[in-house]
Formats: sequence, C-alpha cells, structure tokens
Amino acid sequence: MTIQWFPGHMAKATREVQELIKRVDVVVELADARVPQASRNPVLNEILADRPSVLALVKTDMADESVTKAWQHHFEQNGETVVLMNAKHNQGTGKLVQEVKRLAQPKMEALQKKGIQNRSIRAMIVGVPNVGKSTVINRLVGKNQAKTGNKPGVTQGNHWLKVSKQMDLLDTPGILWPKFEDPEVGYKLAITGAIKDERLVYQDVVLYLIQKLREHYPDALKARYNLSELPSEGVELFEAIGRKRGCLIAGGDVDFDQAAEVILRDFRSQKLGPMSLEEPK
Ligand SMILES: Nc1nc2c(ncn2[C@@H]2O[C@H](COP(=O)(O)OP(=O)(O)OP(=O)(O)O)[C@@H](O)[C@H]2O)c(=O)[nH]1
Repeated sequence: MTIQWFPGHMAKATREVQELIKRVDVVVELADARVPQASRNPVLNEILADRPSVLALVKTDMADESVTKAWQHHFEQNGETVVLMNAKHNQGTGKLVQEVKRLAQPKMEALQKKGIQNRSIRAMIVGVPNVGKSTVINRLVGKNQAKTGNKPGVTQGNHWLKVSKQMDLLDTPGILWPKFEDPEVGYKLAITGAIKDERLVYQDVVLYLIQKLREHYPDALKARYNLSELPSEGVELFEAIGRKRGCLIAGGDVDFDQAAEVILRDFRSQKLGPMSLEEPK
C-alpha cells in the first residue's frame, strides 16, 4: 500500500506543533492502545526538546488488556510516564492530571524561586488524527469549559481551558501527521482510523488485518463469521468471510470491496472484541 502524503502539509503541521509546545510546561502525547508504537510520531521526540511529557495510551477499552499492560511495562522500562485511558468509561483522567502535576513540579518550583507565584501549569495534548484528542480534552476540562482568555505572548487564536485552579490546557490539540516508511505502520494507522479512508485501498488494508487476526485472535474470527476452520491463505479467508456475510456480486463471486468494508467496520466497532494489533518486542 502506498499512501501519498504531502510533504508541505507534514512540515507545516510539525512546525505548528513545535511552536505550540514552546508555550507549555508538560506535553500529553496520546497513542492508540491498539497500536501504541505505530500511532506515535517519532518526530515528537525531537521537538519535545527537554519538555516533560506523559504518554497516555487511549482507547484501552478497544485493546487487548494483557497486551496493553505489556506495552505499559515496556514504555515504563524506557523511563516514560504512562497513563492508561478509556474515555468511554471515563477512566484515567484523574491519574493523567496527577502525572502532569508531578512532571510540572520542578518548573513550578523554579518559577516560585524567581518570585512567580500561583502560575497555573500549562499543558497541551498532541497526537495523530482521530486518536481521541478532543475526547480527552473534554474529559479533562469537564464543566470548566470557559476559556481563560489569551495569555501574554500567546499567538492570537490560542485559548486556554481550565482543567482546575492549578492547571490550564491549550485548547488547540497538536496534530502530529503520521510518518512512516514501514508499510505495516501504514496499515495499522489505516485500520484504526488515523488515515482518512479516501486514501485507502481497502482490500490491502483488510487483507493485512485478517492475517493479523488469524494469527492472534483465531477464535474471535471463527465465532464472528461462523467459520469452523480458518483457511491458511489470507485471500481464501477473506473470501470465506465475504461469502458468510453475503457480500456477493452477480454470478456468486465475492465482492471484496464490500467484504472489506464489513470487516473493517466490525473491527472498528469492536464486534470482534477488544484487540491489539501489535505487541512489544
Ligand atoms: N471506545 C472508545 N472510543 C474513543 C475513546 N476516545 C475517543 N474515542 C472515539 O474516537 C473517535 C475520535 O475521537 P476524537 O476525540 O474526535 O479524536 P481527535 O484526535 O480529536 O480527532 P481529530 O480532530 O480528527 O484529529 C471518536 O469517535 C471518539 O468517540 C475511548 O477511550 N474509547
């Protein structure tokens, strides 16, 4: 699968995030718990400079719990601060606020030493498209929707939302354009919805998905599509599912475009159950 990105757009989005990051004390990076590696942008590390950051693995309700735990352990071993979040059941918000405060502490103490008292912690959310940035912002801000107004030195148009008395959140989440050379990363981002559908060749993406699921969640596939055995070839399995779901064209052949849509919709709406598409090495 080749997904064409516009280098100009990517560069502009990255520059924008870079500028916004300069205005905050702590960055909250969101990654999709189903694809925690693929949904992280490697560029972020470079533009964070020394700013403290917390990694929030979101949509944990959609991911395989044991795999998410393994990822958490993996990232923590690398010295990262990790919070598991599930906006559906409003889990993790309190923990996220707690970690942001903890990470901002040295900066706040330094400001106090300079005589700057009662300055709120400034945070921002960054992540690839559709990862859940607005959802997390809404959870954090809750009823404190009122904007706190422009701060001095802040580009016009950027506003701050009150999370609490001690914390403000930039109302503009930083969109990190997915960047990848590895086609597998592209597939994972496409399956989880970070890449706009019109860019996709569905059949390629779904063939990849089916092969992944066959390897890691064969029972869920059998149960969902009422298959007693799973053909070993990806295309045959694709065809078998299409047939079971009645995705047929005149003459009785399988309509692979329609079958692809059905399978992708099933995965995204969790009809197959909570699943992860990658595990830590
Ligand atoms: N199941 C589940 N769905 C979630 C969760 N968080 C977000 N979503 C859904 O994911 C989709 C995308 O969420 P948004 O908050 O709009 O994502 P975004 O990153 O702001 O999207 P863009 O503005 O397009 O970059 C929405 O349909 C949300 O309802 C979660 O924890 N669990």
